[in-house]
Amino acid sequence: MARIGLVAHDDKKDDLCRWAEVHRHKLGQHELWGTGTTGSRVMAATGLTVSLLKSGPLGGDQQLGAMICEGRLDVLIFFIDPLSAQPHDVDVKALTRLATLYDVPLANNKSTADAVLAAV
Ligand SMILES: O=C(CO)COP(=O)(O)O
Repeated sequence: MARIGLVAHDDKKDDLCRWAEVHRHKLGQHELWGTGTTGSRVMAATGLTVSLLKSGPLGGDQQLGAMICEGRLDVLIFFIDPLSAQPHDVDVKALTRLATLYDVPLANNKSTADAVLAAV
């Protein structure tokens, strides 16, 4: 069982929910963590249980980063919106930096998330 983080920026939340619905069965075999709004949306869309952290802009991205550096997260699915500025861009960069640093598989879009989930 892998510990999987689920995060999406606002314009990508629908995409992540659709992706989670498609992969509902497989995701249900793992331990799911999510930033506040994303995790709530995924639970409502799929019926899966997602442990909720703070909302991203309120520290949820940093909580996921802490989980990564403490060895408590195995996979990060993070659907980033490349067309919108984020007020908490420093937190987004910190999270993706830690996933890179600690060699945690990081999927920023659906194709990569498909490949990563197939591998866990
Ligand atoms: O802002 C986010 C990622 O940077 C996601 O946070 P929410 O899921 O709370 O919207």
